[in-house]
Amino acid sequence: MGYAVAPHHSGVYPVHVQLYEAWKKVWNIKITSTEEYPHLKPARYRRGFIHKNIMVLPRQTCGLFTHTIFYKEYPGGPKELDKSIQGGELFFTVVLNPISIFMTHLSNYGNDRLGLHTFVNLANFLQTWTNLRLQTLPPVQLAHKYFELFPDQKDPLWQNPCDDKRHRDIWSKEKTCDRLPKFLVIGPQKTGTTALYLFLVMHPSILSNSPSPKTFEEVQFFNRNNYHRGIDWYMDFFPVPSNVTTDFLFEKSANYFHSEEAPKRAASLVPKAKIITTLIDPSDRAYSWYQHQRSHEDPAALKFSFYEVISAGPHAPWELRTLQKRCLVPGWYASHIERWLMYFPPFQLLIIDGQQLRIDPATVMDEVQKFLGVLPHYNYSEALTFDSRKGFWCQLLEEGKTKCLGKSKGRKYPPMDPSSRAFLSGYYRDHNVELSKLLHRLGQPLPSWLRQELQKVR
Ligand SMILES: Nc1ncnc2c1ncn2[C@@H]1O[C@H](COP(=O)(O)OS(=O)(=O)O)[C@@H](OP(=O)(O)O)[C@H]1O
Repeated sequence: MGYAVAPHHSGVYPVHVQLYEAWKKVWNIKITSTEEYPHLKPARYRRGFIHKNIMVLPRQTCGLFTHTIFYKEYPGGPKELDKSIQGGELFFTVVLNPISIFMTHLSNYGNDRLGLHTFVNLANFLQTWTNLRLQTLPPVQLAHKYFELFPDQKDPLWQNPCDDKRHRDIWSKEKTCDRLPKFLVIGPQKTGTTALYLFLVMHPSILSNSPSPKTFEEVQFFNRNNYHRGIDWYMDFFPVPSNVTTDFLFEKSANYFHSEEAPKRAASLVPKAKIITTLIDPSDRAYSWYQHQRSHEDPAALKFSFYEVISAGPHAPWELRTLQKRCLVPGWYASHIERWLMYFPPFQLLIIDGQQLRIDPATVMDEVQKFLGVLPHYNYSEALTFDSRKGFWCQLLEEGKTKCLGKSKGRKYPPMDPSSRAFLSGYYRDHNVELSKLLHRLGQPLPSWLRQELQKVR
């Protein structure tokens, strides 16, 4: 039938990857169910999800457990069970859920046959007192029906298993929740995030993830499909901290900033994490991003000039429109930050002026340390030096040597042409006004580039 039930819920949620793999490989299981996602109570919030092509349906509780085998010994007396069936909790569970899934123990069908008593009476009562037409389907069809009805539930939303005692208890003894970040550097791209990353890992108490073979220092978990690999995959990128209180694990993925999914997913897994974003003039960001695409030999970026990309109209070729969107949308700063603020309180968010990070990183890093509450205080004025050959601030090594970012950061390219600059000033005007209002509301100073742009509006 392709349906499996895991003993004592273990491994279905929070997900135990090996179980899903064995189900698929050995028994070709397609469906299971759990009471635990996202949480045992209240039952009406239980949802389904699909993980590794296995459909997990939310399961309801009927009041029969291993210790409730005999009618006469039902906790609180048999009347309690009959009450639940006849208009009480069990009745409402079925009335309020379009699809109800129950699992009861074999013992409830043996002995006193309490399972049969419960469900036969429940069906009779429903048929007598409601107009509901009860239907049943085999598991595979039922699961398809479920996700047809609730397509938005297909994507799971992972939570920290240690935030819930039941989840922690049914997870695995070998696993720890200490390998999760205390803060995230979310981008946007081309605003100096790699420099920030380099400076952060210089701090003795700050530890980053290990590199990914595909996306280098970035894990890119919350924004796209890596999320579906599950939290074990994510946690494996992080070291086990030697001291959970004083060590600060973090990751930076510059695509998180404008991702629709990332704030919600991050808030679900690491709700207490601090969030750091760096902003530069969105026009400069767009231009730097375009240059980045050209040096990665993106065919559309090589084919079209910057002005053609930013000014392309609705009837422009698809490749040009796609490139334009990717180039311009991350610069809608206020909208993206508002989305993060839907899920994280303002005191967990730090907005860094990327221009200041570039010219005066030590001051910015002092601010970052204060925001994170990380100790000991690290003296970046001594640890960083301006490298005139690179034209940027770099890490100072022994004997006056420097460790700077590679060629792909701080590229040499011609300045932006005036017509593109004028076009983008207009394009980002409203977004920048919104950003100034947002910063005002948060009680944060306006970066100098934003003040200059706002002067153009007057
Ligand atoms: N110290 C230091 N060293 C090198 N580069 C620095 C530094 N501080 C800020 N910047 C600016 O960072 C820009 C690259 O930004 P990101 O690291 O966020 O780019 S990426 O999204 O990770 O590709 C990069 O953009 P480009 O100048 O367009 O290459 C730099 O201007």
